[in-house]
Amino acid sequence: MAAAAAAAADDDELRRRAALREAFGDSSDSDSDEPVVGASPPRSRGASREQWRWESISGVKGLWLCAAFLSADEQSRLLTAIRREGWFTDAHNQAMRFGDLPSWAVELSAVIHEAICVGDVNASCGVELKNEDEDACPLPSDLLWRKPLFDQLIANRYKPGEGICAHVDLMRFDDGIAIVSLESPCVMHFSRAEQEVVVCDTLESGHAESTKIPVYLNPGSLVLMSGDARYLWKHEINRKPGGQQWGGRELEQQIRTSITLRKLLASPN
Ligand SMILES: O=C(O)CCC(=O)C(=O)O
Ligand SMILES: [Fe+2]
Repeated sequence: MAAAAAAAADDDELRRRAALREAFGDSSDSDSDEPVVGASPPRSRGASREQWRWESISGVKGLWLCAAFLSADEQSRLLTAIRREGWFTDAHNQAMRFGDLPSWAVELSAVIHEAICVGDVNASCGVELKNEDEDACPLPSDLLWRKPLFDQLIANRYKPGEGICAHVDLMRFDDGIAIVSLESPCVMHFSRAEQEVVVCDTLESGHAESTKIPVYLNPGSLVLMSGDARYLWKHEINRKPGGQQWGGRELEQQIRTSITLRKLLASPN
């Protein structure tokens, strides 16, 4: 019995390593036939690991960005693995998987876990964070160590002009959501979920433009949302003309692919 369990564990490990080689292998040769749009020059895997830096987004508690999460080569490999799934056609721009995720997504989850554990934390909110402070970690430890970390994925493929309207992710998903961005960069906006309407103390009452916090998602970046960021803030990507301003100019749009990873809550029955 113990030997069988050990053999199964070995099998799992072999499968994990094969997936690792396929999706994020050490080779600097990419087998992708298309370059990654807007990506920085390829770096070795080791180099990217040293450059994992987490930035907390000022004003949105629980929102973290790791801008250089995947190297250009890793992005290329990930896109190849996604394309091999054959999910996207002209008519289909979204795919969802529950439970057993494809091996590349299991490996992506493992790399996210590693990046959270070993990455440098760099608070941008001007507050000196102490390492023992839960707020100093991109994901609270109860979420970081749950098993599996993620068991649901959505792959989205957006054409220029396409985005996603403001929403809070469904409550059937647990706290702790990850978004990996590929290809075209974009700006994701965060706005408070409550108080849509503010009645002004003037003759004309009406809608007040609520604060929107823009976050630049370059290809290869990883966003983590937990706590307030997951439950109290909506996120959106407005790729309509004028919606993608960054650094005083409008971003040029290409196809954008994203992978969102979440954990389903246990069903009540
Ligand atoms: O495509 C993205 O970056 C976000 C996707 C998203 O928010 C969702 O699927 O709930
Ligand atoms: Fe979402």
